[in-house]
Formats: sequence, structure tokens, C-alpha cells
Amino acid sequence: MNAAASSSSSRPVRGAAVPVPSLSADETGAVADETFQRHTSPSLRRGGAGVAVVWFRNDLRVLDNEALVRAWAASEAVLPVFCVDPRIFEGSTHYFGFPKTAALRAQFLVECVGDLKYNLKKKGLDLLVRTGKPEEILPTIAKAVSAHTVYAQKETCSEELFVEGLVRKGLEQVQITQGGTSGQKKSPNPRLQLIWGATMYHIDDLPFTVNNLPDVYTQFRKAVESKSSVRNCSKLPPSLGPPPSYGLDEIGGWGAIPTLESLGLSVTKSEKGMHFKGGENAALGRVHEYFWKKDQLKVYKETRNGMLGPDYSTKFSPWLASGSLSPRYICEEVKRYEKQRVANDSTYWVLFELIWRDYFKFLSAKYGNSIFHLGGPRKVVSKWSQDQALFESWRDGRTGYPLIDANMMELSATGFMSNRGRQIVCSFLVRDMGIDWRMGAEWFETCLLDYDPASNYGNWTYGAGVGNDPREDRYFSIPKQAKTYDPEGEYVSYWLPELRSLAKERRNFPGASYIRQIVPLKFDGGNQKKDQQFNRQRRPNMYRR
Ligand SMILES: Cc1cc2nc3c(=O)[nH]c(=O)nc-3n(C[C@H](O)[C@H](O)[C@H](O)COP(=O)(O)OP(=O)(O)OC[C@H]3O[C@@H](n4cnc5c(N)ncnc54)[C@H](O)[C@@H]3O)c2cc1C
Repeated sequence: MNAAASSSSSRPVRGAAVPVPSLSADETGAVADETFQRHTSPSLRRGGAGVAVVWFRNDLRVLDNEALVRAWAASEAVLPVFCVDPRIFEGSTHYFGFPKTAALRAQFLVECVGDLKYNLKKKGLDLLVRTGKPEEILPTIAKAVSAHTVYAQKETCSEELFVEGLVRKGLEQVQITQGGTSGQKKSPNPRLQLIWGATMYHIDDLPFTVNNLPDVYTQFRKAVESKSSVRNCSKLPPSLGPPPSYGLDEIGGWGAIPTLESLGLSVTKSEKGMHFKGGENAALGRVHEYFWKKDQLKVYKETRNGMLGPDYSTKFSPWLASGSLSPRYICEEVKRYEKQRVANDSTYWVLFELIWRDYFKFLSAKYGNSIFHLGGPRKVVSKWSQDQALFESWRDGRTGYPLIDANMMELSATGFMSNRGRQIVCSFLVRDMGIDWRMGAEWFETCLLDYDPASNYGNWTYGAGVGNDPREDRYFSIPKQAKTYDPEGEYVSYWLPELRSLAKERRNFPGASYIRQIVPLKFDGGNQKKDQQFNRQRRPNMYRR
């Protein structure tokens, strides 16, 4: 990696927070309109009858949403629904007691839901929003509108699978009668139809079954690149309407999008770092901005290891995680850019990284709950500490190592951290501190705007050396990382302004000018504290794991 290239293209940002994307509302609207237009096919026909419900989950988009288009094709009317599940939004905690969803991600998701409603309205529909558990809400709605099917995106991790199972059971209890009081006719129960839609390569196009997925990423990548191809984005009809003509009043109308206050949360907006806007329109705007307007795609491979500013990497991850952005759409745009501008290592590398994302998603289907367990998929037995004071110094950015502290502060303030930063803080926590990696993973789960169970726990198990690939066991040396990726201390002094007065080469090595280092560097297994809690493989108070 070329550190100079990294810092020049990502020149910050000394003061105020930077919006991502930075396009005006008009520009974003124009990009979204043009993109929708390009993906609309007037020749699409619907051949179904009755009503179909679409249950939106981590697929908060209209463009390239196969569940939505399939529901439209199989019905005369579609009812889109989003459930604000209290198990995700309201005060639920993880095993280690952190909130399930911190305010910044909740805010981002609320914006995504609002934008989805807006885009559905433009397409002749609306979004029904309810607070409660999907397994309680969806059967009631399906009954009120006499739906024959509930369509939803298929998920892979156990919390999501658990809810899918309950929804299916709930729908089995629904009795739908048709034809009024005289001559009532019973219809079959509504069914739950789950559609694959989260990855760039479709699960059905893999050259192996998920159970036979290679355990080494390179083998997976080479196999899909040579034997599979990425499907085109699904086309949209000019209108997705109408919504159902009856039943909505009975269930209280369309409902309102929650506010953060109604979720019991409040955000203090950071005056620094990046401020991501939630929603499909912002996502499409960011793709346009990064690829076409700023022309950053052609240098991605040289800049992607940066840490400061909006443009060293794509910043697509928050929208990908919420499903406001389709990975197939990104692939399509990369190909278009390669045709119209340039095809080089950088343009390919974005797809290379998206294959990592796919890989973790498929791995989570293969390995199930073991990605959440201390020993990981390989059931590695090793000793970990749960020392609270050490952990809190890491979490709060008080370790005495500027590179760690700056990254952890960025995470708390913005909900984002670069990939370079994530690898460094993960290595420090598990190798230098010897702390139970699940504490770090759960803190990331709480804070990250782009939190995705498969990518988060997949990367943490790799970092902790308990991942499926036994060869991945890497130590990140902080001095080396600092010299390579932040040689002038620009990043650390941005987040730790007290270091700005030091000479550039000292900012990452401030000695007594900064707080004391909480542990010496280099992982030393012999110095770990014994802790009764360790090796706990089960998480009994979780419904997921
Ligand atoms: C400990 C740890 C935890 C992580 N947790 C998450 C998480 O919860 N959600 C998440 O989306 N990513 C996670 N990542 C992966 C990666 O750090 C982020 O996807 C990336 O930093 C997002 O920034 P970007 O969109 O600018 O990425 P870019 O560099 O622009 O990459 C483009 C896209 O490729 C995908 N990608 C890139 N690297 C990875 C990777 N290592 N694993 C999976 N997908 C990747 C992402 O979807 C990303 O948006 C984690 C990495 C580590 C080391």
C-alpha cells in the first residue's frame, strides 16, 4: 500500500463533520431518478392474483429487490411492511451487556426506512410501519388483507432464522375466508416465501453447495470467478402499485416511522469525522459520487488502506448492511465504469472486496452458530481474559496507544472505522491485551453503522485466530502500522488534538506527552489473568446464539 497516495486522496477534514455522500438533495434525487429509469422495463407483466405482503428486513431498497418484484408479479396488489422489532431497537443488550443497537445505527436505519417509504410511494405503493415483533405483526396483517404470501429476503444467522421460523408458524395459524358471510370459502394459509438477495453472487449460482464451501477465501474466489457469473439487477415495472384496497383501516393504517426519541435513544452528532445519510437515495448518490463524480474508483486499490476522510475507500458498507444498496448494482456500475472510463486493478479490487463480503455471508450459512462462539468454527481452545478495566480502556480509547485510541474514538463518534483501523484494534485487543474477542465483536455490533453479523463475526474470528481458515493468524504491530499508514500522525492528531502540537513523527510515539500505555506490546500468553468466565461457549440469555 502506498501511504502517500492514501493520505493525498483522503485529505481531511480538519474541522466539521463531512456528510457522506456530499451531494446536494437535488443531485441525489436526479441520480436516483436516472438510476430507477435505467432499471425500469415497461414490458414486465404481472400474472398473479390477490394480495402479497413484502416483509422488509435487511433489504431496505426498491432497486434490485427480488422479493419485491416477485411479490408484484405474483399478485394484483402488494403491501410492503417494516417491523420495528424491539429486540433490535429498544434497550436489548448482548451477552456482555452492551446495547444491541446504539443510537447512531438506529438513526441511520430510521433514515433508511423513511427513504424506502418515499421510493415506494414514487412507485405507486407505500410502506406500512409497525412497532413490534414480526411474528405477531405479520400474521395479523396477512389476515386483514387476505394475503396469499409473505415475501422476504432470506437471512443466514440464527437470530434472523429464529424470527423467520416464528413468522412461518404464525402464518400457519392464520385462517382466511373469502366470499362474505354467505357461502364463505376457506383459502389456504398465507405462506412465507424467502428469496435470496444479500450477496453479489447468487447462492444458487455457486459452483458448490454451501456445506462444501472452501475454507480458504482464495479458493472460494477463484472458483466463483471462473465458474459463476453475477446476475443482472432485477428489472422494475413502471409502477409497483396498487396497494390492497381493503383491510388497511382494520389494522390502523400505514403507521408512522419511529423517531429516535420514541425508541428511547438520542444522538449527539459528532462535529468530526464522517456523517452518513441513511437510505437508498443516499446510497445511489454515494456510488455516483465515488465512481463518476470524484472518479475515485480508478485509484481505489492504492487508497483503500487509508483512515482519514471520506474518499480513501468506497464507504458503501452501511448501505450494503441495511440493504439500501445492492451488491449486484455496484458490480454493474463497476462494469459500466470499466467500459466508459478505465479497467484496472483498482476497478477489479472493489469486486474482490465484495467477494469477501459474499464469502462471510456463505460461511455464516455453512458454520451456523459457531461463528459466535469463543472457539469459532474450528473450536479452538485457548485462554482469554475478560478483564473489564483493560476492555474499557480499549472501548473508550484510553490505552495509551494513539493509533488504537483514535480509531476507537472515531467508532464511538461516527459509527464507522476504516478496514485498516478495524484490523489493528482487533489485533491489539486479542493479541496484546489477550481479551475475549467476543467482547470486541459485541462492541462493534453495538456501534457500527455497517454492522452485519456475518461480516463482523467472520472478521473477528479471523482476527482472533479461531476462524475457519487455519492459516489466518495475524499480528498487527502498532509501530509498524503507524509508520506505514499514518506516517505524519495526521489521523491520530485529528482524533486526539492534544497530539497536534507534537512533531509529526512523534504523534504516534508521544512517550510521556500522552497517557500511560495500559499494556506492553506483543501478545504474551503467560501474562494473561485467569478468569472463571472464559471459555464459555454458550450464550444462554440470547435468543440468537
Ligand atoms: C474486526 C472487523 C470487523 C468488521 N465488521 C464488519 C461489519 O460488521 N460489517 C461490514 O460490512 N464490514 C465489516 N468489516 C469489513 C470492513 O472493515 C468493512 O466492510 C469496510 O471497512 C467498510 O468500508 P468501505 O465500505 O469503505 O469498504 P471498501 O474498502 O470500499 O470495500 C468495499 C466493500 O467490500 C466489502 N468488504 C471490504 N472488506 C471486507 C471484509 N474484510 N469483510 C467483509 N466485507 C468486506 C464491504 O461491503 C465494503 O463496503 C469488518 C472488518 C474487521 C477487520
